[in-house]
Amino acid sequence: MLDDESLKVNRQNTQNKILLPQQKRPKKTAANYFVQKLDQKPRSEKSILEQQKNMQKNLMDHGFIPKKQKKEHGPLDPNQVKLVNYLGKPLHKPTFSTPRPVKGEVPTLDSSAAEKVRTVFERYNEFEFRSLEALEMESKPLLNFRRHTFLRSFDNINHLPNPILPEVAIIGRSNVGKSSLVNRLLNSRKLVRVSSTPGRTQTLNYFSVSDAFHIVDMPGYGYAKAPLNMVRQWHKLVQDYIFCRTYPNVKIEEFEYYKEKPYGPLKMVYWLLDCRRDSIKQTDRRFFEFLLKKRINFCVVLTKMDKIKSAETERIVALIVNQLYELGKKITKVPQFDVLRTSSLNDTGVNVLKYKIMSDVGYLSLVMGGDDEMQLKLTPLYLSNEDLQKSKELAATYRTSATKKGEIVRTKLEQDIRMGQKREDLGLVEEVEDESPVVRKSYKKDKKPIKKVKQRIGLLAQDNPYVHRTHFLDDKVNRTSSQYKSYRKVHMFNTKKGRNMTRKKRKGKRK
Ligand SMILES: Nc1nc2c(ncn2[C@@H]2O[C@H](COP(=O)(O)OP(=O)(O)OP(=O)(O)O)[C@@H](O)[C@H]2O)c(=O)[nH]1
Ligand SMILES: [Mg+2]
Repeated sequence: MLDDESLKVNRQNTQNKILLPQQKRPKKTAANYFVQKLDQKPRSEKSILEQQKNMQKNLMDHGFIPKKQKKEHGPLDPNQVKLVNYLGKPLHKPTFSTPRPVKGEVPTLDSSAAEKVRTVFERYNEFEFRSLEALEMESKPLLNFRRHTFLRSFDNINHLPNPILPEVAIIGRSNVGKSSLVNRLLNSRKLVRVSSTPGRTQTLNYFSVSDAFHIVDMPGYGYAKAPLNMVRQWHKLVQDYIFCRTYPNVKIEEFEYYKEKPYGPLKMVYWLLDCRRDSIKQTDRRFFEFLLKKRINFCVVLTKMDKIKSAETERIVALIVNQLYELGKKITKVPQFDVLRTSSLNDTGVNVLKYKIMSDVGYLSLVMGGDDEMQLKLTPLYLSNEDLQKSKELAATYRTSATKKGEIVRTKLEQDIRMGQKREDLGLVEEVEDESPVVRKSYKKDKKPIKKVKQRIGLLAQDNPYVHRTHFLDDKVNRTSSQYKSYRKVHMFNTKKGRNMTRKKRKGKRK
């Protein structure tokens, strides 16, 4: 039994125990939490990785995450390597070891390109020189343009395919006939969409031809029936594409100090011009300057030649060449470019363009030569150096002779070259005695209604969200009558006259 006293002592002890200075629990603050974490042993990286893997496995097994397939960028085909070696210089450091992710298939080759050329060229050795007409009649060019596939369309430069094969691009104002020309080149009618509304093509469309090279159809610049932002995006896309594919690894800002020749996969830009235009538009001028300043290989292709009378062709071509030459002189001393004429309705000039493409891409060397007669010289690539040099000299003579030709014409029509002044204003149409006037009847018809409402259209275009001009189009622009009709609807609601007109129309209908 315990005494009362002893009980008291016990109680006191227990009370003392309680009163003893205890180890206080740390308060729940953020600082304390981290101090605790620091005291703990750090988890090893392995265990963390294992845990993550297990988590992913579980998720994949239960179908929360789609199972990934490993992408393998295997080594190149031996044929592809051969081609790259064969083409040599122009392909600059194709990135084989660490390729960019390729969307779309990389074409494979059936046989090496060199052998192909050799076997086919046995037929061509007999005639070295041939006129343009003879080439027109030639039914079988070296490469089979019918053997083509649509690779992909791109709206971003970063996703473009690896520079394994050489490329060729087709560019021009919208509605100039780029897509129809690609269709004719590839011998198909409905491969590429064609329409009369400008701004149909909106992406870079890659086609591989004969597994030997790519043709790229591009959106046009200038007027287009699309929102302004989109048109600007296309414009940037086109310019960036052309620059980065001729000089990969060179920044635009540093280009001034860069003196070497183009080395990228883009071998040639075919710049299309509508041959019916007797003066070159400002957008065309800017693009021309861009091509010259960046030292890009380009070739002028006049389209829709079927719309001109055959008697007028020579004069109109000379006119355009003259204007371009004068423009180019301001930027480089001797501007050099070849001029081809095509029509995708008649197929005139399409065959010659095929040969030009083949030569630009590197399958044969082709020279436009001769003083008066335009001739083409076909030379296979394995010719001796002497012959190649001869052909180069020929090319030089052609270029100078072409400019001389232009100068002869210029003496007749001196004032014509001045930019910004129209032929009619200068009275140049009367000066030409022998030939019929340049401005044809059909062209006049298109112009008539525009002259009356030119200014109104300019104002209306600013308000209409669906009709825009690119930032280049600050100058006055002639529009066709069909374009005018679309503006007219807006015009009806914006003016008193217009409203009255619509009322009268409605009344008439009611009666
Ligand atoms: N008469 C004639 N008309 C042509 C020729 N080439 C194209 N066209 C017409 O011109 C219009 C425009 O052709 P597209 O090939 O769509 O022009 P585009 O340059 O691709 O135009 P965008 O894709 O909008 O930039 C179509 O109505 C064609 O029928 C040609 O050689 N002769
Ligand atoms: Mg197009």
